[in-house]
Formats: sequence, C-alpha cells, structure tokens
Amino acid sequence: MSPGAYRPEYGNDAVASPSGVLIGVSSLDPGLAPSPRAETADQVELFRVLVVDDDEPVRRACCDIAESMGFAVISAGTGAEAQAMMRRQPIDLLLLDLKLPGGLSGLSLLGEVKSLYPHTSVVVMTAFATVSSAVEAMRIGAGDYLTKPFALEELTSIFSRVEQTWHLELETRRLRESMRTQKGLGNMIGRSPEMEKLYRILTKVAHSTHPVLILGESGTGKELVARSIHFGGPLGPKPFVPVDCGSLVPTLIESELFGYVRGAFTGANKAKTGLLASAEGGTVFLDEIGELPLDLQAKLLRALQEKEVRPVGATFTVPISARVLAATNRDLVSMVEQGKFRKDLYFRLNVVNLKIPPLRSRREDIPVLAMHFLERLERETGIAYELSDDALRTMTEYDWPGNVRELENAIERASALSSGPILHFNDLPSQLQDSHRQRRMQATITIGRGERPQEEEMVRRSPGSGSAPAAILSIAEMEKQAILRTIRQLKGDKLMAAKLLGIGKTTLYRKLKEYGIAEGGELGD
Ligand SMILES: Nc1ncnc2c1ncn2[C@@H]1O[C@H](COP(=O)(O)OP(=O)(O)OP(=O)(O)O)[C@@H](O)[C@H]1O
Repeated sequence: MSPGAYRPEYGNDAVASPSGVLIGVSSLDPGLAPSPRAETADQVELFRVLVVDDDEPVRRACCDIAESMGFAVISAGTGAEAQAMMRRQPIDLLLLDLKLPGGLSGLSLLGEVKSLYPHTSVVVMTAFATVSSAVEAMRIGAGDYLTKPFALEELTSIFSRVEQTWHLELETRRLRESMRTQKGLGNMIGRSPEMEKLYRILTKVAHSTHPVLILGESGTGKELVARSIHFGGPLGPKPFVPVDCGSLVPTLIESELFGYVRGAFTGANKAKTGLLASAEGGTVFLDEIGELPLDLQAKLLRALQEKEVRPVGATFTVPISARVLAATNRDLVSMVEQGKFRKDLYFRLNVVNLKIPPLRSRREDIPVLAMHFLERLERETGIAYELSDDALRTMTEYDWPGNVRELENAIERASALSSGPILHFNDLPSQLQDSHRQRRMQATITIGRGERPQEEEMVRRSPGSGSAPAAILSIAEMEKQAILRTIRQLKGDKLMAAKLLGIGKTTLYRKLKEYGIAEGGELGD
C-alpha cells in the first residue's frame, strides 16, 4: 500500500504523535516492546500483538492503541520481517494488512501462521476495494477483518474481543491443567479452599462419635460426606444405615425407625428390628431430617438421649449404640424459630456441624468433578469421553442450582446425546446453553458500548457509590441490541454479523423480521 493511501479515522493526534517508544522500523526493535503491564510480566501473562503494515503512520497508530490497552506490542513493515519475529516469540494476535510489499503477501503469511501457530488469532486489514480478499482471508482462518479506513472504536472493539477470547482460552488451558492435577479426599472430589477446610473438619469428626449435622443445598454431597465420616473412621467396618426421612411414609416412619413387635398392627406378622437398632454400633444417617414430623422429632430425641428405643407395640426397650449423622438442605434455625423443628433436637444433632458450600461458590472444583464423572463413564462404557473447550467453559460459568448432582446428570446426558467421544456445547442440557447465550449476549452489548462486562461493573460498584445500576433488559431486548450493534459495527454486513454472533444467516434474517427492522431502518444502512 502506498503511504497516505487513506486517512484512518482515529484522530490525527495518534498518527501525528506516535509514542516513539514502541513504534519504529521493526527490524531494529524486534523484542517485545515494554508495555504498562510489562513490570508484572512474571505474574501476569501479557497479550502479545504483532501489527504488520507497510504504512508507517497506520502501523504506529495501531500500535499506540494496542499499547494503550495494556498489550505487549511489536510491529513489522513487511511479511518477511513479521515471519522472522513470529519465529522468535509467541504472538497472540496478528493484525495483518493484506497488501504488503515484497515477496511474502499478507495471504501467504496468514496461511503460514494458521498452519504453524494455530493458536494465534489473525485480524486482517484491507482496503474497501479488496473486500473479496478479506473473504478469502476468513476462509483461510482469519478471525475478523477491518475495512480501511476504520474508526478507533472498531479497532478497540476487535482488540477487546480477541483479547477476551484469548483470556478464555488461557483459562481453559488452566482448567484442563487443574483437571489433571487435582483430586480430593477419598471419594470426594474437589481441591478448592472451601473443600480443603471441609476435609480438615471431616477427618477430625470421623475419629469421634459425636452427632454431626451436615448442611448444604440439594446435591452438594451431604450423603457422600456422611459416608466419608463413617467409612473414614473406626466405625467403618460396622453398618452404615441411611434413612431418608423425606421419603418415608409418615404413618410408617415410627415403625421403620424404631421397629415393631409381632401383632403390633394389621399385617405385622413377625417382629422387625428398627433402622436405629439395626445399625448395631455403626452409623445411622438421618437424611432430610427437616422433613421429620414434630411428634416423631420428640420420640427421636428421647431415643438419642436414652440410647434406647421402644419398638411399636412393645413393652420393652432395645438399646441403640449407633452414631447419628443428620443432614438437611433446610434452614433449621428458622424452622426452630417458627416452631417447626424442636430446639432440643436441633441442639442434640448439632454438636458439630459441617456446611458444604454450593458448587457456584467453588467453581475451581467444576472441571475436576467433570473429569471425575468422565472417567467414571469411561470405566463403565469403555469410551474415553472429553469435553470440548466451549462445553467446559460453559460448565465452569454456569451456576449449578442442582450442584454436583446436576453436573453429574449433565455429563451423563451429554454423553448419551453426543455423536462421538467429544461432548460439545450442543450436547449440554438446555439450561446451560441458555445461560451461556445470555452471558455472551450481555458481554457483546457491554463490549459494544465500550463498557466493562456487567459482572465486573457490579463488583466495582460499591453500595452507596451513587452510580445508578444499569437498567434490567429482557433477554429478547438484549438479543435485539446485540444484533443491531453488530450489524452497525460491520456497516450492514449481515453475513459477517451472523458469523460473529454465532447464529445462522436465516436465523438472523428471521430475527430482524421479528423485531420489525426494515432495511435502512434502525440499522442505519
Ligand atoms: N465432592 C464430590 N465428589 C464426587 N462426587 C460428588 C461430590 N459431591 C457430590 N457428589 C455426587 O453428587 C451426587 C449427589 O450427592 P449427594 O446425594 O451426596 O448429595 P446430597 O447433598 O445428599 O443431596 P440431597 O440433599 O438432594 O439428598 C452423588 O452422586 C454424589 O456421589
């Protein structure tokens, strides 16, 4: 491209007064230029950008913008220079002008980069007249393109988008690493600080005989914890008797728990030992204790205090020596306040309590749990299932209201639906897919507005800071805005917009019709 062939629309200052530190004839300055984040390079992995354009003012301006966003930047004026630089150091984003002087064209360099460095993202720059080569570049593997002249906002938006993807990929690599290295305690998987704390208490209580109250949302692993306490301690060889207080028929709870004598009621043809006594010095696990009716709470309390039970219809008592573990997902304290749970029984059971945190507050455990369930599937089916990057990321972002049980089911369902050993995003349950789309749409909107992603915004905003929270938008409205903004940014290129939004062209047209958006209307084209 000849110098001065176009004037970029990012303001003359950037072109007229380049930093002079980063930019220059690249062959004289092949190393990574210092950036504001370079001081902490030991701890922070820098996003590395290589700008390749023979038009020096444009090259400098692009470098300045990348530098102002905190990236490590180098630049080259020819394909051969860029090639040499890429051999020397890894590059995360190559911003490449397609029309370069010398023997190595932009397209040839792109082809080489895609085969040698598949993880490097490439964004091509092209003059309007050569848009067809941009299409060719996308076919070879460029992730995006900018048509010259472009506005500052377009470049920063592309930089942000690619950097965000790069962060996600970095995160995925770390997640995969953690999948290999972390396990847990016994059958319990998870190495988050929360779980480490739980294991410390669990190991101690396993060697005592006190009652333990295990608290946590449904599916967090309360029964697994109860089993770990029992099998990890001296009572391990004795029976472990789980009793689901929530599923026992109310009229039968008493006879199930305490047993009965022959003839105690119609159908009692022979005596039966109750669950409490049948544990014979082992452990009785009273699951869903919050569901126990009040009258039985009184009887259970008496049995625990006196260490004996009176079977239904009996005139004698039977000693019980089992340890009692109880669990609930209910808030027993407020049940006590409301008179729905006996205070004295609560104190009796709550000698030690263990709180299992929900999965969403220990997200680092998600990949390792997923790996655990994949390995279990492999043992059962002989198929070595794996999660695609998208699926893994979606799982890590999701809030898991059903906790580990929901995760376990999601993996099983995905394996049943997948067409091969790789479990893809589309194989995941719909609630995960929906939640991921919602996040992505929100991110597209905030990035398009030049804002930080909403979650970060919420964290930054302290209560009483005075800044009004963003208006809550419906999903449909968020979708509409994301579509409109993308089309506008792409100057009406709907094909490219559909590609960037990850939806089909037909879907895009259908949605535009649904929103009642006519050509040239809200799109401004
Ligand atoms: N840390 C963990 N490591 C491995 N598997 C786990 C873990 N936590 C839970 N699970 C698995 O998740 C499923 C649900 O766990 P569990 O039944 O113990 O939960 P729960 O809290 O007792 O649920 P609910 O309150 O609904 O009875 C089980 O298959 C269990 O093996």
